[in-house]
Amino acid sequence: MEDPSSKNILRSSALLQYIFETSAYPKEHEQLKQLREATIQKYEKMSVMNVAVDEAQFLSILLKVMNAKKTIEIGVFTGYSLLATALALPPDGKITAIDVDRKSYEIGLPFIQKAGVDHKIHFIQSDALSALQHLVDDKQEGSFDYAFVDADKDKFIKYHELLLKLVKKGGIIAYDNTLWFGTVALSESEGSGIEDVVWQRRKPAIEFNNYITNDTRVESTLLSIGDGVTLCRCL
Ligand SMILES: C[S@@+](CC[C@H](N)C(=O)[O-])C[C@H]1O[C@@H](n2cnc3c(N)ncnc32)[C@H](O)[C@@H]1O
Repeated sequence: MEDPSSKNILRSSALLQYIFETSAYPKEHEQLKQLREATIQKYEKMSVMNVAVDEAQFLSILLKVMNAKKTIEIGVFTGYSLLATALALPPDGKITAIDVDRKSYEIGLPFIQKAGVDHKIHFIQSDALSALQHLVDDKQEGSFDYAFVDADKDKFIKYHELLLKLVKKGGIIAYDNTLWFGTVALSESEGSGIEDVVWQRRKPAIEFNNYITNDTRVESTLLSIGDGVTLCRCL
């Protein structure tokens, strides 16, 4: 890996800079920019948790093409992907946004409010598995158009099983970080020099990718944007 501190899968920093400076940043919504900058100021290195700007723009176009109205977000942090989703949904769109941590969400909330889309968000402070199970118990099966999953990677398979109940046929489930800093392509012996916290999560990412490849209930593709995004279309 050339730059383990970079969560973007594109290994040419010149090309990455080109994409960001000529395409992504010029079209970034002002409140997304301010939220991103506030996150960097508050969280410094941890701000890498926000999804990449070009990835958010791609998902935003996808949501509009789909005419998505009712969505789920698992893993909010300061809300970069959440605000991008809220901006992409129609005025009566609704996002059920789940995170165990409310404090980070509150850092991003003023920018979501300034963008005028906070009315679309129902934030639930909870462990995602129990919140999803609650939606199933609440008879919301098959009612969501789209889900974006960006929380604890070792639970992706469990999230997938619950989301298959909640997202309608033809709907999309998007999973973030499925190339996990590029480590999924490395062998067991190539981990030296990679931070423990990164290396430990490589295995669940590989297991999840294999699980999706063998899952005949979804059509899927693994995109090399951001840190890798897997799109599943529910059949
Ligand atoms: C990578 S960040 C999400 C970044 C966000 N999508 C963005 O673009 O800013 C992951 C988030 O998942 C949350 N999280 C981790 N485990 C969770 C769980 N079991 N249930 C709910 N949220 C969880 C963390 O609190 C953290 O805010």
